Amino acid sequence: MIVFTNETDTIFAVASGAGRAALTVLRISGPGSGAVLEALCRRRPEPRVATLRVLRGTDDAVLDRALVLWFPGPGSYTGEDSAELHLHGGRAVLAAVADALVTLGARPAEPGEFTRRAFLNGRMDLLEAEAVADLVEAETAAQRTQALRQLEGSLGGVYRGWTSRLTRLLAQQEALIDFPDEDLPPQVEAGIRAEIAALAGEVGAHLDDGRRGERLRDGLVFVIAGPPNVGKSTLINRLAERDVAIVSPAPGTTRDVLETRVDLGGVPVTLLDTAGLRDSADAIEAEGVRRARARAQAADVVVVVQDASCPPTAPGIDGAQGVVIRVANKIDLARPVGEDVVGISALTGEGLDQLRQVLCDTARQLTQAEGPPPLTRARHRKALHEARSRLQSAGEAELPELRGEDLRLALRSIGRITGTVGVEDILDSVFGQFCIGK
Ligand SMILES: Nc1nc2c(ncn2[C@@H]2O[C@H](COP(=O)(O)OP(=O)(O)OP(=O)(O)O)[C@@H](O)[C@H]2O)c(=O)[nH]1
Ligand SMILES: [K+]
Ligand SMILES: [Mg+2]
Repeated sequence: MIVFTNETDTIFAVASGAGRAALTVLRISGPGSGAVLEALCRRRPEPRVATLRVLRGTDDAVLDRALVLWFPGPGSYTGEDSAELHLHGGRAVLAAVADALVTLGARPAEPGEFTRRAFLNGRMDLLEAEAVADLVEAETAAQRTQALRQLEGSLGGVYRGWTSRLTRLLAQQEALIDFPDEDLPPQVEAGIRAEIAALAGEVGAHLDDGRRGERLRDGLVFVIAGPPNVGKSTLINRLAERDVAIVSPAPGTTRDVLETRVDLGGVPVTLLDTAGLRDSADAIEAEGVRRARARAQAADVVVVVQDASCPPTAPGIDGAQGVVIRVANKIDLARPVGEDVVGISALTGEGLDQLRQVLCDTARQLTQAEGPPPLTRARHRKALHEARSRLQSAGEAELPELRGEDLRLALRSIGRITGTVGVEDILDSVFGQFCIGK
């Protein structure tokens, strides 16, 4: 019994966690939402008032007693008529209600389809839509803070500012082209060039952020590296507060790279334990050492561990891209030497608080959750690089027409970030990463 057919489907999905639970929130959105609600509850509740209703199938059988919310568009999350059913969280209830919805003409939503409709209906820009996904994915306080700031429009505000300045510039540039022989004061041309240079500088500074926004969103990688038997595995077990790695007095115990997730100062960090760095005739150990070196070189932070009771050896991690933190372990056997070394005993726990503090401070410095809003995705970075190079070429252009074209393309690149222009081709990839029901 289809109660409605229209060009835009009415969709539904579980918006809360699936599986047995006290409650399951089922979300509905689309032009048929009102009709579906009337078919299920016999009467549409007052808008935005949580109302207890008996839900009935098309055969009049009772499906559930649920709290129902009706959100008439456009003042809803998706910008279209939508509803929420707060059901008893059992599989049988959910299956019965889902069957009823399909019979009534609704269909299961695609991943991210609710937020995609919110974007297409102008309820949020593409950055805010991405922030919704980041908020759902956030594992730590700093990630949540960054996602909320982006959801509140802080990052979008930066790009909207540039967009309006570029739009003004383009208008001035067009005037130069349309009225060439007007004796426009020479400072108009100079003013345009100065503003182009200022915008290029601001975009460059925004790009030159050490990838702090992306790093916070993706999480940092800290690698524990150093010669065999210095206590690397004992240290990761201490920091992870669980037995991640095997500890033994035999050098060459750890072969594979072992990973664990820790929260350092609100920043999600993947902490790696690695094989002791040495030349080895044992092919398996040698492969472990190769992997250790490769991960250490690519890491955001390398914790180089030495044994305070032995003369330090060169760890052989040349070309490490990240921050290096030097640790002298086993200070229960000998006092550490050297200024910039953190002395600890992973066995007794001495010095561990100080090391944790150093690690947290480093993680926060690399992600700087405060400060101006950072870009947070590779697609932002790509579009900004395009915009900056267009601005630079506009600044060098002699012909007003060429300068105008470069400014137009710079405007387009920035518009792609907030989603105001030319984003049809990326919507699937942006919203495909969302979970169902979002
Ligand atoms: N006295 C003392 N012994 C320690 C300390 N930390 C680790 N050890 C001991 O040193 C030995 C090696 O510890 P591991 O954690 O396996 O060292 P590792 O660097 O992971 O060794 P490989 O995986 O073989 O490279 C074990 O017997 C540990 O108990 C420490 O702070 N003080
Ligand atoms: K060992
Ligand atoms: Mg080990």
